[in-house]
Amino acid sequence: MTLDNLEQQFWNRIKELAKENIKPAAYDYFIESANLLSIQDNDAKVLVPTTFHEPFWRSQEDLVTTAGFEVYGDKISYSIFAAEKTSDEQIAELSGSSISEDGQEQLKPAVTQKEDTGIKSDYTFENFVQGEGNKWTLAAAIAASDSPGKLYNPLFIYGGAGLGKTHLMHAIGNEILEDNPRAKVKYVSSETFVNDYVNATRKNKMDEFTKTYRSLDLLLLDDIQFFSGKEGTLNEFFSTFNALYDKESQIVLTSDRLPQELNNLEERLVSRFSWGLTTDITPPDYETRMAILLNLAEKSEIHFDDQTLGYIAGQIDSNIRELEGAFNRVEFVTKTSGVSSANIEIAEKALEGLKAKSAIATKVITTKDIQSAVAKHYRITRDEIVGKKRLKQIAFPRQVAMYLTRELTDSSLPKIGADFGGKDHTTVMYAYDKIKDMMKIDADLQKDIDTIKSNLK
Ligand SMILES: Nc1ncnc2c1ncn2[C@@H]1O[C@H](COP(=O)(O)OP(=O)(O)OP(=O)(O)O)[C@@H](O)[C@H]1O
Repeated sequence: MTLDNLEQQFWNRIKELAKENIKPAAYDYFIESANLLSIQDNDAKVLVPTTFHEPFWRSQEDLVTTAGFEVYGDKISYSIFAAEKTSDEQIAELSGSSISEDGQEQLKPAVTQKEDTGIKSDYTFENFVQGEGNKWTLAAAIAASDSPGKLYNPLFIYGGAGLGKTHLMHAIGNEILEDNPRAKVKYVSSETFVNDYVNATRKNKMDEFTKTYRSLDLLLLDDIQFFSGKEGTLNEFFSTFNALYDKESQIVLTSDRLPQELNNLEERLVSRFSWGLTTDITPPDYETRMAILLNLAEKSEIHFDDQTLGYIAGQIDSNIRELEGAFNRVEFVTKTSGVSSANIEIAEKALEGLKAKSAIATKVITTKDIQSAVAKHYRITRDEIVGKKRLKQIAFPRQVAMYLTRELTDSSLPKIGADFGGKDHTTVMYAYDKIKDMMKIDADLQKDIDTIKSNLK
């Protein structure tokens, strides 16, 4: 029974939602005992132990629908199977696997490999739109994936937020894995690298850490500006870098600035970065933005004419993530208006909040400002936001505030956790992902967040 990345996310989300909404005893009995076998044709196959568990699961449509929209952006139905009445062959079939003659389960191909690597299979060179601002970096990325470790090592990509650095890293990983599925590939954010290192030292597992990182054929390390000032991690990274470089493993690094501008990064490391190629991505021109929007429109159920796409492209000019967000927002508002074609009026309405957003981009906003603004909006106190109460009317605004802090400040996840009364960084990451995903399908939440942002002016 092997789930792919999205299936796993979907199932984790169901469990999280269930934990929030169902009493602990019922959760343990009904939810923990169930398994997701697979999702086929938008239908989730859920395996429960006995027929007694079935009625409970039948009443959980809301959980499944919410998780479906959050993770897949689509309606996911579900079918329930009681293990006591389902044969091993049926279970294998429902898992998308088959049982071979020797009785071994044959797993779905490929997916597990990518899971360990951290590589997202939907970020490829094929769906990366080439434009003036990224063409050299795209060329370098393709060359690095074609001759890993040989041509541009390390490849150092820098540029502003949301311009496709991470996308290109995954594309390199996908390409290398396609050529050699056994290649040892790892994509990590620098935050994860730091956390892995800290955990390894804490739990006396440095051997494992070293073995994992130094045996790689391809290391993709994202957002290394996060390393600044972290001495222990930097030393370890220095050794990892040297070990990989010496055995001609490809190293790809990204940052929001040039290596020389990375404060507190030792000279010996910065000079190593320049052994390979340093290349930048600059904001997309109008044609590139239109091409990206046209690709998105092609996949949408909603019809977008060129004028509407042109309008969206005119609103967002410096961040492709925001451009995609604007598109999703217009698509969502069109759908909820009950029409099948987007138009400029709808787009204007959907993107109203963006003006407020760009106005605050120039002002320095502190975590405290955000906590106060969110508290005011939801009519609770700032102390409650940074406190420990788990009541929904407090926990949800807290998650909104964590999301905004990650969006609007430079604070790292652990720092945000600390500023929210000593929460773990995983709690912050969870809150951020949750709110980000909810915003794609919840117009009211989008509105609330836009209002809070404009109050931060
Ligand atoms: N040229 C492009 N063609 C298609 N999609 C793109 C392109 N550039 C960026 N994107 C999309 O924009 C979104 C943001 O890109 P990505 O996460 O790679 O940015 P980033 O530069 O790593 O940002 P950050 O520094 O904030 O992490 C992704 O969904 C990515 O697929």
